Amino acid sequence: MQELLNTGLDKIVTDTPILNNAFELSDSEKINQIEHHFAEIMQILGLDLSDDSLNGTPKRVAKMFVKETFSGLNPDNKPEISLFENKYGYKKMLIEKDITLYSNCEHHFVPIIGKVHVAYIPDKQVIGLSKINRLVQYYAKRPQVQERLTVQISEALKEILQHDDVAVVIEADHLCVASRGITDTNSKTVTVSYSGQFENEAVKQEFLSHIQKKS
Ligand SMILES: Nc1nc2c(ncn2[C@@H]2O[C@H](COP(=O)(O)OP(=O)(O)OP(=O)(O)O)[C@@H](O)[C@H]2O)c(=O)[nH]1
Ligand SMILES: [Zn+2]
Repeated sequence: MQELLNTGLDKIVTDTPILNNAFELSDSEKINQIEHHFAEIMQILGLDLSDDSLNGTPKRVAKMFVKETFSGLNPDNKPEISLFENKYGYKKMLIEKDITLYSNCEHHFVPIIGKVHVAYIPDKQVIGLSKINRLVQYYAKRPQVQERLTVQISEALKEILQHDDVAVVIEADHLCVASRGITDTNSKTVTVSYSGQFENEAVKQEFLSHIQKKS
């Protein structure tokens, strides 16, 4: 966070911008409304909704948006996190690497596909491993920019662990860059967040050497 706080920006915004009234609709109301509007988009594109292959698409897309692709917009879907006492006295870094990332770019609503590497140095508690993957998935299942996703994962872990010794690296392909627009299929986007002990060069390098190793 420190690098960001020193940028001179007046306000750091790490939360996804969500309207206050977003929670007035139930999931099924959202699905019904999106179905209606997506059918209109398809009709404007000239698609024949009476075709048996296209007929169910508006409902299918609406369900997918609400229950899958953008499920992380609903705070009810935030994962429960299991913490365990660090009885083992393990005080070295723990790295959960190559976490599968499927997100969507908030500018074009097309996929961001990549890997997330997360590390922390346990203090009094350790976190259930799968909960790190679940946390990544929760924030990924929103319209995103990679910078915000990186900060959100880091901030959430720091809050859960009650300390700052957390690192997050994301390497991803943005299909808005690869499949349209500039159509560059080679470039990757890498974002990093190093906090607490990970700001120390030796600790950072140890973490980087682990995530660079092919497993
Ligand atoms: N910083 C940032 N930019 C992103 C991310 N995902 C997509 N973008 C960029 O968002 C920008 C949107 O720019 P615009 O000029 O409004 O959109 P556009 O006309 O579709 O731009 P092109 O993609 O260049 O065709 C593009 O440069 C995208 O590459 C992200 O995670 N972070
Ligand atoms: Zn995009």
